[in-house]
Formats: sequence, C-alpha cells, structure tokens
Amino acid sequence: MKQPLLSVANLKKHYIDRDTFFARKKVLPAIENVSLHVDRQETLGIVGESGCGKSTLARCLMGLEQPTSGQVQFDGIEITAAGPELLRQLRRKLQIVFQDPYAALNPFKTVGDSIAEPLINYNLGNYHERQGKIDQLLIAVGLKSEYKTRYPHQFSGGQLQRINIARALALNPALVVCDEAVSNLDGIVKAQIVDLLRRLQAEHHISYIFISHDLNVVKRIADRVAVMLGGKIVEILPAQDLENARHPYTRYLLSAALTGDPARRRQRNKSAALNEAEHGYPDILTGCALKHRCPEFCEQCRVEEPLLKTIGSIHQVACHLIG
Ligand SMILES: Nc1ncnc2c1ncn2[C@@H]1O[C@H](COP(=O)(O)OP(=O)(O)OP(=O)(O)O)[C@@H](O)[C@H]1O
Repeated sequence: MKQPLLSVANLKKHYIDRDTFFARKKVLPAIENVSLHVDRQETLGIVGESGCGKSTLARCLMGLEQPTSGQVQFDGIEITAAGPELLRQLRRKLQIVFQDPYAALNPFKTVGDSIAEPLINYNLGNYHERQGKIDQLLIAVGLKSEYKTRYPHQFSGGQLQRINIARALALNPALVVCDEAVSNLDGIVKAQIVDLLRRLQAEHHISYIFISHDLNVVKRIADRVAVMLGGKIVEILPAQDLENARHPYTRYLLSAALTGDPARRRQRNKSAALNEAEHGYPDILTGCALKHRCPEFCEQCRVEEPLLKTIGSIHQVACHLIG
C-alpha cells in the first residue's frame, strides 16, 4: 500500500489560559484527537465554523506550533520530533497560503523580491536564475512577468493571492496548506483562484489541505472532506458523497450552504417550522440542542458536555439562517 504524504495520529492542542488575577489556569482544548491523512496529489478539504480549530490544526501540521500530544508524519518523517534543521528542510516541501493576501506580503518590497525571499533563504540559484524563476512563477499563476517590479498596493485582492500562491510554489512544495485562502475574495475571483489551484495541482503534482468555512468552495476543489466541530473531526468523506452525508453536523453545514437558493430555503423554513412546533428547535440541530431528549444523535456526533457551549452558538446561527 502507498504511504500517504502526510499522516496525523491522535493530535491534540490544548492552550493554557492563565487568569493572572486569581492565579488560576484554564485548559482550552483547541484540537482533540485528530487523525487524518493526505495522499500525494490529493486535496483534503477541512470545513467547520469559526473557532472549531482549523487554523490551529494547520499550524500544528506545518510544524509552526508544537502540539500537546500526537504525531504528524510528513513524507515518512516525524515533524513533531524534528529538530530545527530538519524542520527547516521539511518546510521547503510544506507551504501555506493565508487568508489575507495583502497582510501576507511586505508592503515595502516589490512582489518580485517577496517571491525571491524563499529562494534566497534556501540559497537557491544566483540573481539571474532567481529572476528567471520569478518570471516563470508569475506567468504560471496568470500574471505578467513585468509585474515583479510593482508593490502590493498596486494589485487587486485576487492578483495578490496569485502572487502569494507564486511565492508558495517557489520551492516546489509537495503540500500546500490553503488556510481560508479564498475567503476574502468575491465570487468570480474566488472561483478563478480555485481553478488556478486545481490547474497548478495537475501541473506540479501538489497535494493541498484546503481549509474553509464555506462548503460550496470546498466541494469545488476537494477529493475528500474532513468536517470539524469543537476541535474534533466528526467525519471524513469523499467530496462526491457530501450530498448524501449522514452526520447531522455535515447536514447542517450543507443546509447552511444552500441558503442562497430561495426554493431550498423555503423548503427548509417549512421543515424547520414543523420541527419548531414539535420540539421547539429547528430540525438540523434538534438532536444537539436537545441532548437529553435525543441521546442517539449525541452519541453519533460524539458531543460531550464542554462542547454543548459551541453547539449552543451553532444553534443560534442556524436559527438566524433559517430566519
Ligand atoms: N494562541 C492561542 N491561545 C489561546 N487560545 C487559542 C490560541 N489560538 C487559538 N485559540 C483558541 O483555539 C480555538 C480554535 O481556534 P482556531 O483559530 O484554530 O479556529 P478556526 O476554526 O481556525 O477559526 P477561524 O476560522 O475563525 O480562524 C478557539 O477557541 C481559539 O480561541
């Protein structure tokens, strides 16, 4: 059997919140027992609402943050046990694209200099070779090579994200983590960047971890989708099976993603009204919100007492969406 490019086993990250006034410590479990893998040239989508632990997971996978426990193996090498030099070498193959394309670039540097930065850090090529590589990268992401002398403020958000992608590709990575990389972009530009990522994947044989709170975008790019809730992965399923997902939280996310369709929205309003009449809660979250009335649901999504707070806020979001 082929070894996955990335495998994660029982990963946990707990933050400590120190209350200086009362000198007390509170443990904040950001991620809990996460296990997953990413194959070569595969895109794993990670979806979940704000605060569910997606970015913390990304930072732990990249070796940017030390997990509390668990293992992350990249290309057969244990990242969590790697020393600084090994980590530096591994990072060549592991890149990240962040949400805010402007903040990710130095406003005082030309975009050419920003793209050249990783090449200089790893001592790759001389000045002329690097200029050639910058030209190639800009063209690969659909921009003109002349743009390399311009500054970030001279570009649109979509163009800036293309520049960030070019920089992420400079070291020929095997895995790129896209952490809400298209969330700040408008509809058509978002779709163009997703298409660009897919083309680059085919051309450069890259794997992606594509993190987003937007299931519609994830469906467009991912081969498999991991659904996160309260720091845990509640299910991982092939993207083509999403519509038939059985897990109530995945169904809730699908339902929230459908709010743009007026017919579906009316249908949901009707079923929510029926459920509200019966249980006092909308259908999607009946089980979670009414834990004690529906233990079967809670067992299914492994909801524990501390998570009920998160569920409570999700419930409010759902009520809001249903209107
Ligand atoms: N450095 C930190 N110290 C303490 N708590 C943290 C820290 N970073 C994240 N957290 C907490 O961990 C939880 C998960 O945060 P995280 O940013 O990973 O969520 P997320 O799903 O990426 O959310 P968003 O989509 O809003 O960025 C949150 O409750 C957050 O407050």
